[in-house]
Amino acid sequence: MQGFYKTIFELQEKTGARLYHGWTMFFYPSFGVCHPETAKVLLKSSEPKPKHTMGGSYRFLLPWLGDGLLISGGKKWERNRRLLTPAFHFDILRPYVQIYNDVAEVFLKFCKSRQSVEIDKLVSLATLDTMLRCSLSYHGQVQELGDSNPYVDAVHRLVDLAIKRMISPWVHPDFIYGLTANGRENKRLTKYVHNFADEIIQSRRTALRDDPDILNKRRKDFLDILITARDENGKGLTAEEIRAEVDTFLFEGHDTTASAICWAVYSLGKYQDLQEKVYQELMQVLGDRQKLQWEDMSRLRYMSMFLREVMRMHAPVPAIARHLTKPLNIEGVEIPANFTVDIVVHAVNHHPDVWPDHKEFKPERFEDEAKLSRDPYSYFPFSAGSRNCIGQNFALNEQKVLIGSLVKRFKVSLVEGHVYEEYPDVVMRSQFGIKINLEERA
Ligand code: HEM
Repeated sequence: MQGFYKTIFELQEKTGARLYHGWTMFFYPSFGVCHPETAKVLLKSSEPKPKHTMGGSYRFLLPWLGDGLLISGGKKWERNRRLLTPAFHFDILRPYVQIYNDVAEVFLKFCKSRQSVEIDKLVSLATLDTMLRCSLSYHGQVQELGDSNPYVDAVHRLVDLAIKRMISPWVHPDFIYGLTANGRENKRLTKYVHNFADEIIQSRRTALRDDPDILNKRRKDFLDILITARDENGKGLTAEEIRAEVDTFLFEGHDTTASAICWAVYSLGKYQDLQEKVYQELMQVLGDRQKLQWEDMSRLRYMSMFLREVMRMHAPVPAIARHLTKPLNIEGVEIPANFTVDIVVHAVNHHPDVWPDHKEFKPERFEDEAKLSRDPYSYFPFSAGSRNCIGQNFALNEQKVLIGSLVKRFKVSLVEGHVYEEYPDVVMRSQFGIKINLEERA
């Protein structure tokens, strides 16, 4: 995959390419867009995700995630998006800041001064812990036990198995995959995580039925909202739909945010002067307080710019895709129906037409004035249009609290001699891990 992005970057530099023709997994012909003008055509269209096509990678997530918001389409997606939108209202997100702080407190226990730490796994556990606490109010010592917690292990394995299958075209046909050891493991783990969620959902339904007033007495989590949501006909989500949404949040909300945080920590280490700016602003916003609060989120203006630039340099979701149900003309090229078109977020973020010095890390690109003069489709780490990320404010706040907690306590630096290399798959990972040195601040 690194080779794929390198080729596109070179093509963009040399020819200003906005659209290219390629092969998904070497087997399936595909097109890709890598410029705001071409990406916009697809992002504004209502073309669905390629969930049933042979090369469409979303298909491999279906057994686990079901027809949740990420994968579903048409009327079902429209209705469920409407039902789920209140789950991301500011009133619901506000108390989550306390949860992000609780998670960060546990995270910091694993960060020791004067030692080099490989943070990828720690951050991934922290973001999974956050998602489990916020969606199911599940407190299973996720960070302390790591993969010794069977549910955490199952979620991590399912992600690994889906990625392995995406890059192994010979196991794309379902009947072949079902015969392999990975296929059987996938089936067993999917059943396990479904049962796990079903039990929690069932017992919560009972609790809400027995005492509907319970929601006025405690903080609402995503599950409360999913169970109590009703459409205009008074109809709610089925048990299977609720499970699909919970699993979708866990999948879509944990590795993505972990990727953004890991590359943010790397950037703090690499650009010491900018780390100092992040720290100074943080201390000013905190004043005498130890922990960030909801009201602080919008005050951390420099940190917001810093995090946005991190997501431009290292797109947490490097590419997404759409399936054409009818022919589409992009830049004079008629792409036939039934083709998959990749929207290469990482390449748009580095297109020289929009970002002339794209290899340079400059948070000030996201200062209000600069932002306003740019095409809104030139930067969309959370996608854009109607299928944009429903969890983007959640993710940005979570990043701020975890990064803020780390920077408040430690000075971060990179480890000399360690190779920091992007490894793009479903999310932007690092090939050799993000290793950092930590030094307790006086
Ligand atoms: C830095 C963190 C995140 C990034 C970069 C990110 C990015 C994205 C992107 C690019 C999409 C579009 C996917 C596509 O078109 O195939 C998306 C969709 C989605 N994201 Fe996120 N995401 C993040 C965090 C989260 C979180 C924390 C949640 C849940 C709490 C979440 C839930 C979703 C859902 C449910 C969708 C599908 C929305 C729809 O189609 O209606 N994401 N995200």
